[in-house]
Amino acid sequence: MSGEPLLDHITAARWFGGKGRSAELIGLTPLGWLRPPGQWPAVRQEIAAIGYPGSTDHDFYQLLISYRPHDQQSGAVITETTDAEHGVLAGVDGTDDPAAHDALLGLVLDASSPTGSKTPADATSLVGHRLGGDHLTPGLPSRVFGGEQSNTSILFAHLAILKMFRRIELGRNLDVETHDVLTRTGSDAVARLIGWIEGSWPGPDPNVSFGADLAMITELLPEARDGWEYALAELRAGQDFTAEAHRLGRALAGVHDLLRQNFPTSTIDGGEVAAIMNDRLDVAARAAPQLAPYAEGLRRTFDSLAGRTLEVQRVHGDFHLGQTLHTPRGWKIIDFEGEPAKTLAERSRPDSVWRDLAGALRSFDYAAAHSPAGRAADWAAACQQAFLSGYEHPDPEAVDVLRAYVADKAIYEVVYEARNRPDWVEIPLTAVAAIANTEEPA
Ligand SMILES: Nc1ncnc2c1ncn2[C@@H]1O[C@H](COP(=O)(O)OP(=O)(O)O)[C@@H](O)[C@H]1O
Ligand SMILES: O=P(O)(O)O[C@H]1O[C@H](CO)[C@@H](O[C@H]2O[C@H](CO)[C@@H](O)[C@H](O)[C@H]2O)[C@H](O)[C@H]1O
Repeated sequence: MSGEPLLDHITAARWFGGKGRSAELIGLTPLGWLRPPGQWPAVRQEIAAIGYPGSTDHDFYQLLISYRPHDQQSGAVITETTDAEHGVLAGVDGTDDPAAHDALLGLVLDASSPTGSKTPADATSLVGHRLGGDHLTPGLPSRVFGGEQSNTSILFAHLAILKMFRRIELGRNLDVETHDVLTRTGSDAVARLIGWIEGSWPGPDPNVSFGADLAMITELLPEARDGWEYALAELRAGQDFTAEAHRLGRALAGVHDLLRQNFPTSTIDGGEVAAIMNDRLDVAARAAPQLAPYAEGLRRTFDSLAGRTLEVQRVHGDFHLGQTLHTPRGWKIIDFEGEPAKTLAERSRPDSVWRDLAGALRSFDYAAAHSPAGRAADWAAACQQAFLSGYEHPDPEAVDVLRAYVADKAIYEVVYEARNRPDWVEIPLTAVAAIANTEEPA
């Protein structure tokens, strides 16, 4: 079988990030079998390396494959393999297969301590890490969670959610690392981390192996409601949302406190931040030319940071209402991977908490613009005020800093919308125009 069905499977998937680019399969590395020989299906994760002709870029994507002998396989075969233990096998996407779900869960359940469970069999290894989940058992009913974009999540009964990362970044995954710290330090504003799976496999140089976090399991939050949907519903119903916005501000402040205490902190010169934001604007304006008329006013906003010193720390990085869940036990914050358009190095770097505050303010503005009910703008302004007052930033006077971060976020959003939801681009563009036109020339 040629590599084509597998490549088609990857490039057609919702989680494939290289849409619109011509892609080729440049490597496929199987990790270890997750079930003993003789148990069908045979299940394993495989790391596909995807290249783009004419470019040196490449990405790694994680696949979960369920194999059976050809005459016993059903469903769309996307790959095949021949193996001394199993013979010739045909493989289908395993993300719909409860046996494959159970095999992944087993990797974490078999880990007796956070330091790992499996010994490398050869040049590849899979290690399960476990922090909790004593109530989880093998064989729980499972199903794929629908309606998400970037990864694949699997629900285990009403107890746990396993997020299988699709585009794999080498090194520690920020979502795992942050949940690990917030769980160990007892944060009540995130879902508790139960465990995670780490893998390694040989790189092109046989002396250097690649390693990455491949999946994480957290408690499934009961009766969780998407924060964005909740806010929109309340706005449409004409309900005041300020008490919730205030509580969300407090929840974020608590998370920031723990992140400050448990990850490196530093300071950064405001002029340097301005230079970074101006550079991002240059790149953004090339991708979204509708930003050009506002460039001068935006630069004035950024340049007003010169002369300040900002404290930086680990933050969420892409905070908005869609990254929050409202539950009967308060607000929970999810998905600590940062802005998808940034590199891992950029997303790992300490940043100002104003980045997350700006994200929240933009999100209330989005809600109002998306649902232009009567007095929506007043609703958003009241929520923004309540959110900031719930957060209680020690320097509430730093309005110019906040404005710069809001502008930086809105510019990012213009590019995001131009690429993903062109019908929405006016929402952030209106905010960009308002900020650019507010600033008087120096
Ligand atoms: N602990 C949880 N409990 C309940 N639902 C969750 C939990 N974590 C995530 N979800 C749901 O899964 C969706 C996707 O989660 P997220 O971490 O944002 O994944 P992705 O990186 O694929 O966007 C969320 O929008 C939320 O609806
Ligand atoms: O949730 P993701 O990590 O995929 O975040 C990306 O998509 C978001 C849209 O779903 C985008 O957020 C923007 O739209 C939200 C409403 O849908 C709004 O609340 C946010 O304020 C706005 O930024 C996010 O920026 C992007 O990274």
